[in-house]
Amino acid sequence: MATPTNSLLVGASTATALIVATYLTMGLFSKNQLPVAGRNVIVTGGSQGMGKAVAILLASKGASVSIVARDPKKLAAAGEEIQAVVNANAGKYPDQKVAVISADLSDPEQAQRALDESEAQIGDTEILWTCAGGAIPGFFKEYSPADLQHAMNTNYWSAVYIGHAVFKLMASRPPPAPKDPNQKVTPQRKIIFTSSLAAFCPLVGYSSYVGPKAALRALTDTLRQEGLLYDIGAHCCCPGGILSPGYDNENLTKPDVLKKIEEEDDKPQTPEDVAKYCLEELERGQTLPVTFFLARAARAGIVGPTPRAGFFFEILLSWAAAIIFIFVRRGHDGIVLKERKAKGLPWEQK
Ligand SMILES: NC(=O)C1=CN([C@@H]2O[C@H](COP(=O)(O)OP(=O)(O)OC[C@H]3O[C@@H](n4cnc5c(N)ncnc54)[C@H](OP(=O)(O)O)[C@@H]3O)[C@@H](O)[C@H]2O)C=CC1
Ligand SMILES: CCCCCCCCCCCCCCCC(=O)[C@@H](N)CO
Repeated sequence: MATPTNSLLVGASTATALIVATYLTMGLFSKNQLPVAGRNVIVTGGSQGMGKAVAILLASKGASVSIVARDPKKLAAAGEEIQAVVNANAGKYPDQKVAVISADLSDPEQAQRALDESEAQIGDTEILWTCAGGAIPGFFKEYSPADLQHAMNTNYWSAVYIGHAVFKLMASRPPPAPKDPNQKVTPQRKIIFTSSLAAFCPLVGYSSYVGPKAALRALTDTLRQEGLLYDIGAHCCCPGGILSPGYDNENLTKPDVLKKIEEEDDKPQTPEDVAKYCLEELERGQTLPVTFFLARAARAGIVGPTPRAGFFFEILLSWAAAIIFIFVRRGHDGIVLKERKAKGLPWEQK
């Protein structure tokens, strides 16, 4: 029988349990989960946009970096920018290296070669961060099967072939001892993919793109679990719009209806901000880093069994997301339906 004293006791002990749980998890995640000084990182898509910003950020923090992309000209220019950052660091991190590797990562042999070249030039891979990818927005009915395959190659296979090669290598040998004298324990090696906020929230026009991006997120969850066997971590960044060359390019084919939705709900960020916020979330141990507050709510709403740092607040956010998503989705559908009203159904157009 519930008496006032009983309910008070239950309430007080629940509150205490939640506070203790929050405190314990905060303790767990207060340590930097992704130190990079003195460590070797491969950044794919490192010649421009988010990938270049990630490479520069990690180099500024003392990492040796290999960037991989196809176009050797863009790579060379980005390589010089990264080298300048490394030169400025020389007093602090004298052993830092930079490598520039041209490969089409949607080809498994070139992915393996890129890894081999990186290992030869900067040493054993401790972190892989894949940023290569991109969207060619359009309507599903207009795509050819080759367009759909291209999206899969650019976004899924370009990340998975090199991720697979790196994972196999990491699982077969111990992590190198830390080179940074401030690093007392050997940090966990990491596979970090880049997906998109679009993988959490359906948007007309991204039909060729969200499949491979959602698949990367699912792969991350399973690699995180399998990675427990070898102490390898897996993460997947999910940024919103990024003001990159890729973004300018995708806007050339982006349907107006998708532009309208994005204008309303997504304020694109600079590659530097995206790199910085993703790294901050990775340092906190977040499995699916996002780059702004509303995206955090969206993540909380879809996250399922994926572990999240700061779980008590994330649970509150997931309740909020369950409600907010109803209105966000209705708003987006509303924009699409307005378009249909303006244009008429295709078979009714005069
Ligand atoms: N821009 C945006 O609004 C958003 C982007 N994203 C995702 O973030 C990541 C970075 O985006 P963004 O900064 O716009 O990137 P960009 O499109 O500006 O640059 C893409 C990079 O990937 C490289 N790349 C592309 N295909 C291949 C390939 N087959 N093999 C090797 N390298 C390749 C490109 O170089 P090269 O062409 O020379 O090979 C380039 O370095 C992408 O995965 C994207 O899907 C997520 C959310 C929003
Ligand atoms: C709980 C409620 C949360 C609401 C969140 C609403 C977010 C809607 C906008 C999503 C925008 C997606 C941008 C990704 C763009 C992208 O990946 C391409 N530009 C690829 O290059």
